[in-house]
Amino acid sequence: MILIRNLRHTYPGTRRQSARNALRDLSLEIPAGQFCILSGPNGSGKSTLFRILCGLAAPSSGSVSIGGHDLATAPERIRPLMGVVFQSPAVDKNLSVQENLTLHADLHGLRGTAAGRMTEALAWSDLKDRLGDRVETLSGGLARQVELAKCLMTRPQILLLDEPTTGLDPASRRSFILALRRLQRDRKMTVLMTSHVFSDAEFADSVAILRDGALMAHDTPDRLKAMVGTEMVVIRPRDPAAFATVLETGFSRRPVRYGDELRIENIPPAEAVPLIAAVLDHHRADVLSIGVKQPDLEDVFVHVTGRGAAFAADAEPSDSRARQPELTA
Ligand SMILES: Nc1ncnc2c1ncn2[C@@H]1O[C@H](COP(=O)(O)OP(=O)(O)OP(=O)(O)O)[C@@H](O)[C@H]1O
Repeated sequence: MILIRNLRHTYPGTRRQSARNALRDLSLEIPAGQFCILSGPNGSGKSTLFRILCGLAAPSSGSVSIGGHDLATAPERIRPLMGVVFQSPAVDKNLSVQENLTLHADLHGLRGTAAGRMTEALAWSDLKDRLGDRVETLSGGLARQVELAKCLMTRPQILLLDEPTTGLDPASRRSFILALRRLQRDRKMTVLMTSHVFSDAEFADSVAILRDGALMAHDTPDRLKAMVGTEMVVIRPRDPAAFATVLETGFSRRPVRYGDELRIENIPPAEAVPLIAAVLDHHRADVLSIGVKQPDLEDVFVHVTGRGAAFAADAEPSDSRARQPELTA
């Protein structure tokens, strides 16, 4: 279990920059054996939290308990339980897969058991035929698998991963996450993974969303989606600001703005199509497209943080968006 209580972290100010509160009274509980995805816009505090959990930074106040041990007073009890996959590569790309894993085994005093541990750490991966290949000759997806395999050599009960799917194409990302999810279930590991990619989050037991260092929501993907309702109407008007006023004054609907889109969330299913028809009847020329969609986690993110556009830009389009073509006016 990972238990975070009232965590605060302030980066001290300098002559050129004022102090920054990166984490504000953050409390979060990830039960043993659960897979939690931590997301949030840029600057919301994910990396700061990650660094604290890894023991690379000390919080300004609050407490963290991992596997029943206090991080401040008993870090040496936590380290053997934990594996960390950092965003930047931590394997030597000039060495082969096998050499990297052997080196890691040596560093952790696993010399006698290295071969068995290596077979076990690679069992889930696509690397079994690539042991002798230098890491620099592997695809991005396979190189990420080496990072994870390396980490698995020590049989961690708790795994922290910092945006491990960044830079992978959608197919490699999906196969990495599915493999990780299978491993996590088989080994009953507790996993906390930061991710910018909404499709990753669909596979998690829970998703925690940070904004400005505070926890805005933490729940199962389904319960988070229920926050936004079963359906929403999405409109792309020629002039979003002006059309938001039209919706409020003419239709008594207060939209949420998301980039060029206006979204009317939580709309009862029976009201969505009549609303679309009425909007098109009266304002067809002002509307580029209009449609109804079922909320996905990207919509939850927009709802919770109120600023999804920049965050969503590097995410692949969500499945539901692709499945549900909008009506074009
Ligand atoms: N070394 C530092 N010194 C001062 N302020 C910092 C430092 N590192 C981060 N911050 C500030 O702390 C806040 C949280 O940053 P953090 O990097 O933890 O967010 P993040 O969610 O990981 O962002 P991103 O998604 O862009 O990586 C931001 O306001 C950031 O500017």
